[in-house]
Amino acid sequence: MASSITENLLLVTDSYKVTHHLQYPANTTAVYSYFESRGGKFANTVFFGLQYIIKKWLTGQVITKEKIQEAKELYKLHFGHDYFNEAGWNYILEHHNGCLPVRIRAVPEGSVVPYKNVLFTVENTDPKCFWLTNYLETLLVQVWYPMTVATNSRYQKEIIAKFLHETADDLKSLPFKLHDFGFRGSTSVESAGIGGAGHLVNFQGTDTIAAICVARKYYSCNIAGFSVPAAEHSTITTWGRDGEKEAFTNMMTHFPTGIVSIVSDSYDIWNACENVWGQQLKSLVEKRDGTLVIRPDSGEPTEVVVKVLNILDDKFGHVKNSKGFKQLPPYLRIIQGDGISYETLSSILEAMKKQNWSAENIVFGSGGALLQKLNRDTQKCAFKCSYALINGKEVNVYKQPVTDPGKKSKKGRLTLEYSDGQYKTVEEGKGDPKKDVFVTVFENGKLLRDYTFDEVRANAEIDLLKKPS
Ligand SMILES: O=C1OCCC/C1=C\Nc1ccccc1
Repeated sequence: MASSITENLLLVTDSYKVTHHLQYPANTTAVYSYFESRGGKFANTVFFGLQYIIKKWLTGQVITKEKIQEAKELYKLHFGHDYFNEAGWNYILEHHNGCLPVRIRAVPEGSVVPYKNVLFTVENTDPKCFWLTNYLETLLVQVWYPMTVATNSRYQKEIIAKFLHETADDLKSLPFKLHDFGFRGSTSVESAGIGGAGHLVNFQGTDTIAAICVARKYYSCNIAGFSVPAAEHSTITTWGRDGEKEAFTNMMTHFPTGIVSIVSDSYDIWNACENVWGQQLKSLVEKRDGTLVIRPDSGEPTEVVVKVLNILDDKFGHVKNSKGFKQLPPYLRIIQGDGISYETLSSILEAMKKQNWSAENIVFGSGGALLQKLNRDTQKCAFKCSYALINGKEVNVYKQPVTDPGKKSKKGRLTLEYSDGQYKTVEEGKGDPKKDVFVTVFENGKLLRDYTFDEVRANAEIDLLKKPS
């Protein structure tokens, strides 16, 4: 029977872990491990996505006779030898009704935690299942992805908030200022959904429908993101090189109200803004009951954005907002969806500001940089054992490679304390349970805390009143 990795938890691990039950000291009865970001690109990490993994893979009777048999057969072929812990898995089937005898404690989803703090811990709840804790590492460490997308996205929210603070009347438009264009650039539909949901922790604009589905199915969110009618090159270029005006007119006719985005760089963005939008269709634009969003999609973003704004200004004029910055008429905005990343956002907004343009005038779209240009090393996410019970004796476990002090791991049972606005990880079981912010989210097959997307968003909210740095 073909391996059904899609739902057999016994197959969702690294091969070497299949042999680890034989490698712990005799009479090991507890293995306790933790997950952290050791730091990297961003000083703070938005913790997000563990609930997806727990709900999808760990809750309920995940172990069955058939899955044990399938794994046994596959691993016999894979190793050419019988290393598989059949007895161990049968024990779980018989004594725990196929539910995982494991406890997972974690910081609330959406929490923003400085690196080098413990983010969640995993331990076995049945002394016979000491080997299970780290069997789950492979799957649980994949939380690095939604977490890192949510983090990268939040740092971009802070940049945009800063420029809105400096150049716009208010920050009301912030939730829609960075739109997810990343579905096609993701490695799979599943990862687009997971990463796209990570972006939606911070924003409400997305074209990644898979993300809407993940938020709905795993975070009780009926509709986590929104979009509007928009053109792509094919719906413009199929009208022919000489048909761009007709294509634009068709868009305005089929979408006469609300926001509509029209990509305008198929041939010549300058001509499109100057002569088509700025002259031939000028009154159509001015009279329309809604907002036309012009989308350049090529050229050096800082130059193109400013040049487009200046051409549109020349044709449609501008007003000065309460901060003294220029703002296009309410029926006209632009969206820049090419070359947008954490690294390029500031330079574009800075170039606009230098020419006295408010950040109000622009929305950004980001694809590959938002959902794909990250890896587990971006935030140096790691899972390590820090405590064990061996022959009834508590052992604080750690690694401290002479070849990389940065890889030193924490010792003993850990608590994450929060006081005076600061997180602090206390090691060796010396924490104050009253200050511990961890929540037991999973135990013995049951999800004990089900975060809603609204709760996650509230936990991750940026400090809107923070003076721009
Ligand atoms: O222009 C737009 O205005 C706002 C709505 C979305 C949109 C474009 N979407 C898109 C998606 C995937 C790749 C490229 C663009």
